[in-house]
Amino acid sequence: MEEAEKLENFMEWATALGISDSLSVNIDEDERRNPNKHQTLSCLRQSLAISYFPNAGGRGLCAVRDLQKGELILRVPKSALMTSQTLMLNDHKLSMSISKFSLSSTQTLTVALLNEVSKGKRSWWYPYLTQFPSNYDILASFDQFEIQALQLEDAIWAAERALERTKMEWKSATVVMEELMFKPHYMSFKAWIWASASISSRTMHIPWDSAGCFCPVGDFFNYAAPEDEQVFSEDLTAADMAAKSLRLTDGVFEEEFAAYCFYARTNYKKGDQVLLSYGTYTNLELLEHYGFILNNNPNDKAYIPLPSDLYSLCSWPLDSLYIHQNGKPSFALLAVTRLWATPTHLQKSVRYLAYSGSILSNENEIIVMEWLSKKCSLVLKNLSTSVEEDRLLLSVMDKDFESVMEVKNELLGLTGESCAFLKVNGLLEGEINDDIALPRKTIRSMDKWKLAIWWRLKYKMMLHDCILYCTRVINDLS
Ligand SMILES: C[S@@+](CC[C@H](N)C(=O)[O-])C[C@H]1O[C@@H](n2cnc3c(N)ncnc32)[C@H](O)[C@@H]1O
Repeated sequence: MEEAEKLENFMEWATALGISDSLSVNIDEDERRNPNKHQTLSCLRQSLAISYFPNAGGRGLCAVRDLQKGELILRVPKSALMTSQTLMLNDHKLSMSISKFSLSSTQTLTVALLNEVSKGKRSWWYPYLTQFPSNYDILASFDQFEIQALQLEDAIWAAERALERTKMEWKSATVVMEELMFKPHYMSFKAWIWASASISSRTMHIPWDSAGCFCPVGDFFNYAAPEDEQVFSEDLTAADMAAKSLRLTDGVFEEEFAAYCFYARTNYKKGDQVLLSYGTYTNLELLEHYGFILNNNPNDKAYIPLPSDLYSLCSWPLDSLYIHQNGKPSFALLAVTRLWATPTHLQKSVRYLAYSGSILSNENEIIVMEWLSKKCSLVLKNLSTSVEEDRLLLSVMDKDFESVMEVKNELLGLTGESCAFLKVNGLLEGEINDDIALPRKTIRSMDKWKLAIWWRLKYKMMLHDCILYCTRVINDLS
């Protein structure tokens, strides 16, 4: 079946379930009761339409008219949400097997999803399942080469931990999958990564299951980072504030409507992509849970190694010591470094000033800026590629390679890392025919390598901007 046909079937299925972007409850009710009368009505087109945004998430939803901030734009009835509970309800064998073992809620949903997918066209959810991506780029799907390409110790550690955790969850769930007599394909670690990545990147929060729910059509919204909004006013009562904060949440399950409801997070013009805030994430967290990063992420952070005696002066959580996306040191990092740079016998007398965020003296500020700047330079110097090399690699990989030969011509001799990529992907072996198209596996690996380079480049740029910031402050104070 062609992709367009699968999408059409899915939209018909979603319409029949009462998923709707129409503000009028009456039309929905009428349509549900007399489906033949409104055969041409689709669940979308009153507020939203499916569209493609090549540089902002691929498939997503666009506004078909001007939308006002706070407006209800999509409702997905509870009966259309795919959860562990709904998957087990019509599958006695699944629910019996799950009940015999103690799996976490996420493992349960992972097994239930794989079990459902294995039914193919026999599954009631089939039209929806055809809309899931066939692969993901979350950190747990990175192989050793792709993990090492992240270069920074913290990021490598996060990727290895994600892979290890996913492996452990898979291993401890195999007994249930054996009991369910899964075919080897659905029992494999690859299938498990696919299902857990689907859960990590596509489920929405529900109060009754910590694994969340799959929300058809609602999961077509791409991500925008949340901005700090002052939504509360002193004149509002607590009840007003609760109601307002609920309504201003982009997507929330509302008991009152027995539906997942989505609200416009801002004003949109007709044709704009309508975005959802899945939460506040750094780029590394986005990569870990969703398999993408943002070029301009206001919530991104760069951590640098700090001396242990500096950590011991910090009265805030240690993860508050970072460099902002724009290169500015965080409030806590500045405050603690100012105190740390003060002679020990004077620290007590200036602690109050330092913790309130004040400059202690011009001399102290210059010492702090010089130290921070040197620290950033040292981190950059010790990484195996420079900003320029990363930029060059990304620009080379932006090309559409048609054959193995083309990739070899571009990457061989470019950097040590690019040669290693060719080697680990078996492109340097004698038997490989240079004229063949790039194997799918290599394309997938290149996509993840690209993400890793992009991530580390963004990290390096934050340190680079921090050096510029420090230099500016030093010049101003000298
Ligand atoms: C809930 S889905 C959104 C819909 C998805 N594009 C689709 O076609 O099904 C989340 C996934 O969309 C992609 N995505 C969402 N927002 C993005 C963004 N701003 N930039 C790049 N990719 C994004 C990521 O692959 C993410 O894991």
